[in-house]
Amino acid sequence: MTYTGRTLGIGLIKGRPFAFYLLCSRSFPNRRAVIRGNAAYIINQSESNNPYVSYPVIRVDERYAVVANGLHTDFIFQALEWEKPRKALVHVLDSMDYERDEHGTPRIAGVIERGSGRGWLGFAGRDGFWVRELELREGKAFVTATYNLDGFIEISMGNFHSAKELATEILKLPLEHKILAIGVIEKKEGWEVEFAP
Ligand SMILES: NC(=O)c1ncn([C@@H]2O[C@H](COP(=O)(O)O)[C@@H](O)[C@H]2O)c1NC=O
Repeated sequence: MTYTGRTLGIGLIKGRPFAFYLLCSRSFPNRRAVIRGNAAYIINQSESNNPYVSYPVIRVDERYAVVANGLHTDFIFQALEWEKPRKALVHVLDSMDYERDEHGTPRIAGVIERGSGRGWLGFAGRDGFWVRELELREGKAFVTATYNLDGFIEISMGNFHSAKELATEILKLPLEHKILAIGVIEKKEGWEVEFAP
């Protein structure tokens, strides 16, 4: 099995855009997810002064859903008030850059849009930087991660009907040190956001 660290994806199911976040962690396994209003947060529950392990992980509004592995979630979400997703990802990921920890952990992010088959992924690492606008494909997800995944890959998704089922399915991926997953899926109005387990 591979250790990908923080892992996220965007895709399409029955014509509805979805996104997910899979928290894998060797060093900080004692974490939980909290959903509050239009946001989801990762909360580290052990004593630490590492600045990267508690953060807003998802933000949604009537148009966009943003998923990311750090504080940049909020900055990308705010930039979407005046910029298109590609520019928002470029500007925020470029200015915040990779994390100044012992691994130079990359910042990764995804954006999906209600009523759209387009999605966006971004990556700011010590040795590379990219942002991609993607045509989402039915029943598939484009996935990127902090470690051991070159660029992004496309995976096939099983059938799921809700954000909870999506999160539960993501937890079955054959990856190391899985802690929790969060799913976001378009609903009639707005977005559904749920985590598992
Ligand atoms: N977002 C996160 O949940 C997160 N968890 C851990 N990190 C960073 O990555 C380093 C390595 O963590 P790990 O061994 O759990 O993969 C940590 O020291 C921390 O600086 C994170 N930063 C980015 O992914």
